[in-house]
Amino acid sequence: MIKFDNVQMVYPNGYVGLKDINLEIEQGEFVAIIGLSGAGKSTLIRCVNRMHDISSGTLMVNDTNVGKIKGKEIRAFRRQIGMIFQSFNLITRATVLKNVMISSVPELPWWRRVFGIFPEDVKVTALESLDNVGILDKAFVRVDQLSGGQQQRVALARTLASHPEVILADEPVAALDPVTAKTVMGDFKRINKDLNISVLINIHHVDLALEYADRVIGIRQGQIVYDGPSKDVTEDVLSTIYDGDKKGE
Ligand SMILES: Nc1ncnc2c1ncn2[C@@H]1O[C@H](COP(=O)(O)OP(=O)(O)OP(=O)(O)O)[C@@H](O)[C@H]1O
Repeated sequence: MIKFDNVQMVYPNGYVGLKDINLEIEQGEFVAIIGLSGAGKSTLIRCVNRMHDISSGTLMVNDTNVGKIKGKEIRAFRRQIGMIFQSFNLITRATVLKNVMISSVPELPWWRRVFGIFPEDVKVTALESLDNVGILDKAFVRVDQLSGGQQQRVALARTLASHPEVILADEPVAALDPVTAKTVMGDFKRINKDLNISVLINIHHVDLALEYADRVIGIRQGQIVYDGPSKDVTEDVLSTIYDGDKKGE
């Protein structure tokens, strides 16, 4: 479970990124976070894996008090949490398989990673992860020869290989065409349901959020202004999330 208790996040320059966040996400939920550009969507998900430090309140991920962990504990904690970015963050000159294997075993000696010598079980896990997202046939292809959608699937497979309990995705389909975006959202959904991995996605496409996520969290100026089932997101809810700033002008 992910639990925010009165969380505030203030950037070093004094800008308040998150205010009074209270939130509980059960294991296995598929949650889309929507809101205007600059509302605080990235800030929220980046607090979950401690890419950002919270300033006050408590943030728990299962038994981990995220604000309290330090150094090595943070690195160990992050391994339970997959992170997917809009830009894929892959090594484009390496093969798909090598990309998945390298990041799934950060504790392996450096020379194994440099020379690409991986234990058999690591290879099997990587191949299974590629199979899970439907790109097993691309295992030996260099990443720079793949389409954007295929690269995002490699990023997803790389995350799966470390058996995360939670996947955070920051605008994972923003760089993809509408058809490919749906395919990738479908991958997230399948992984969420089949493997019971919690998925938190920041997304600008409201239609995709409503189609694929079970729950929607709407953020405006660092605060939650809607939290409920996707099916209950009405025009009124959307105007609270997206037009609220205009009303105050
Ligand atoms: N390092 C920083 N220092 C100060 N303010 C920041 C910093 N990073 C982000 N912000 C501010 O925090 C607010 C929330 O940013 P965040 O990136 O979370 O928004 P977002 O909803 O994800 O936007 P987008 O959809 O454009 O990615 C913005 O107003 C942004 O300018």
